[in-house]
Amino acid sequence: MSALVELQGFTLERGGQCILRDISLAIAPGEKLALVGPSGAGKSSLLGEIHRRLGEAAALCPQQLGLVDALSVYHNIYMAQLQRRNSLLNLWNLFFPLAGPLREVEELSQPLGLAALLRRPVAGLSGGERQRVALARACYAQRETFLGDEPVSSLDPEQGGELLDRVNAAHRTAVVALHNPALALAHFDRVIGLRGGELAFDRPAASLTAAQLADFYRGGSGWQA
Ligand SMILES: Nc1ncnc2c1ncn2[C@@H]1O[C@H](COP(=O)(O)OP(=O)(O)OP(=O)(O)O)[C@@H](O)[C@H]1O
Repeated sequence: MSALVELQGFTLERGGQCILRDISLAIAPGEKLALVGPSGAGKSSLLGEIHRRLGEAAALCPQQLGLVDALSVYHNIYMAQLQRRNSLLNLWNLFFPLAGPLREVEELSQPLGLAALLRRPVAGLSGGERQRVALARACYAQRETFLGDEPVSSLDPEQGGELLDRVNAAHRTAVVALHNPALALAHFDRVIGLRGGELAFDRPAASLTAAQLADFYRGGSGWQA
């Protein structure tokens, strides 16, 4: 099967600094892949490059969330499908939510614990609630591939794991940056470790242990691709 995304010796420079160096990897359709690595390792930059290459085929749940504070939870989620309707319908929906999308968003929001919050402006939500809104918006885009940049970092591990399972079930392919090694091992097939902008390892999750990932985060040696 041909790769969904393939990088060969990919290097990225920003502001005169090399932030990804000589990265080679291929992601096949259907893979569930976790990106791990210490802060500043290059996870967001790599996700950004994958997103750039996949374009409309992927939905990104960004680390900064990108929500519009003044708008309701419903409208923030609806935004994922803005381009599917004309401006007049989108304007109408701003004041009088359209029955179809409202029903879809209500269904999507239920398991995310957002159903009771749909009319609330996101400005007043907690960090975890905001993160779930961003997750719902990315899911409502209904793309083949989900790209998440620490999408459950504000949730407790149990809820985070449950939502990662939902995201994985709703998308053929998922690439998710995580800081929680246990979540990476429990919910993904493959784990890629980045350190200092370089690929440190690329292994099946089943071949890794929590202790090994803890060692990787501590900066242990012996982590070569
Ligand atoms: N536009 C930019 N200009 C200059 N440096 C940048 C730019 N974007 C990212 N960097 C640098 O590249 C490195 C990798 O950043 P990136 O956000 O990809 O890391 P990360 O692994 O996602 O980190 P975190 O876990 O903290 O989110 C960092 O040192 C960061 O400061």
